Amino acid sequence: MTIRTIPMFDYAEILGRTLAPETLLETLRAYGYFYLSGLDAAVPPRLFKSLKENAETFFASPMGAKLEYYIGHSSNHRGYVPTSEKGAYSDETARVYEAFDIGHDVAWPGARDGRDYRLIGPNRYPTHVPGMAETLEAYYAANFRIGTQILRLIARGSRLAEDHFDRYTTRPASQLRMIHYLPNDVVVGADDVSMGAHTDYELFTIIHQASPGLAAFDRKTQTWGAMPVFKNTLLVLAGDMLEFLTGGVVRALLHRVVSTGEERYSFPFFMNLDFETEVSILPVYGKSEQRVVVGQHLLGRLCRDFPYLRARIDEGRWRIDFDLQGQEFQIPGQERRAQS
Ligand SMILES: O=C(O)CCC(=O)C(=O)O
Ligand SMILES: [Fe+2]
Repeated sequence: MTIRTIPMFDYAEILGRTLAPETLLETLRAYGYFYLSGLDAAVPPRLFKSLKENAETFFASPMGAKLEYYIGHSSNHRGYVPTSEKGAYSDETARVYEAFDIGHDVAWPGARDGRDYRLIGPNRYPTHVPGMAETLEAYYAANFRIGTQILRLIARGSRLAEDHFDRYTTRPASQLRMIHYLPNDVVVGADDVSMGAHTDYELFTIIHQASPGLAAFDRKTQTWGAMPVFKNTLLVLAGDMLEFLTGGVVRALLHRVVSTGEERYSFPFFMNLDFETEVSILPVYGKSEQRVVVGQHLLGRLCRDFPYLRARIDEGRWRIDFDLQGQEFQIPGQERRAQS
C-alpha cells in the first residue's frame, strides 16, 4: 500500500496572508494540484447544493429543451454540449458526458486589435430551470474571486507585484462547465475513461466534484491516482498557461475521468487571463522570445474538443487570422508530451 499525502490549504490562510506564496508554488510544482477547504464564506454550502440541483434539473429535461441551447447555435461558444460533440481523444472508450458551458458574461464588445475570437459575449440560460442563471453567475463570480486570490499569491511567489495579473483579468477567458456523466451499462476496465487524458488550457482549474471519478497522472511514479472527493472543498489543478508562464517549473497536471457506469456531476472553473493577453515566461523563471496569446491557445485547443467549432472554422464561417495548428508551445529544455 502506498500512503499519499494530500496537499490541502484552508482558504482562510490565503485570505489572511499566512500561506507563504513559496509554499503554494512549491506545492503546485511537487503535486500539480492542491485542495482548498474552509470555503464556507467564499462558496456557501447552499451554493454548492443549488449548483448540483440546477445541474440535475437541467440535464434531466427533455433533449429537445436542452438542444434549444445547443452550443453549436451560439455565436460565442456558450450553452449545451451533447454527448455527440466528441473531441479527438483516442483513449475515450465511452464518451458518456454532456455539459453546459458559460463564460464571463459581457455585452459583445466587437473585435479588438483585429483579434476577433467570437468566444466573448453574453451567457445564455435555459428559462425552464428556475434560478439557474442566478446560481451559475454567483458560482462563477465566487470562483473568479478565489482564482484571483490564488493568482495574486502566484504573482507574489514569482517576485511580481501582487496585483500584476489584475489588469489582465478584466474580461477573462475563464469558462465554467457543468458536466453530467450519464449512468451507463458500458462494461469497463480500470483504464477505460469517459474523458480522455488531457491538461487544461488555462492557468489553473478550480473543480468541485460531486463524486469520485477524476484521476491524475503522477509523473514521478508514472501511475494514475484517483483524486478523492471531500465535501465542500475545491480542487485546484495547474494548467497549460501556468506551465508556460513558469517556464515549466510548474507542470500542467495530466488528468482524465475514469468510467464507472455511475452517474456523476462535476463543475470545473478554468481560471484564465483576458483573450488578447500576450504572455511570455515570467522573468524570475528565465528568458525566451516565445509568446502565446491566451485566446489563440484556447481556441486552438477548443477546436480539438468541439467538432462544431472545427466545422465553423473549416467552412470559413469563423474567420481567424492566426495559425490554429501553431498553438503548441514549447517549454525550454522540455519535450512537449504528445497530446492524445
Ligand atoms: O469531471 C471532472 O472532474 C474533470 C473534468 C475535466 O477535466 C475538464 O472538464 O477539463
Ligand atoms: Fe480537465
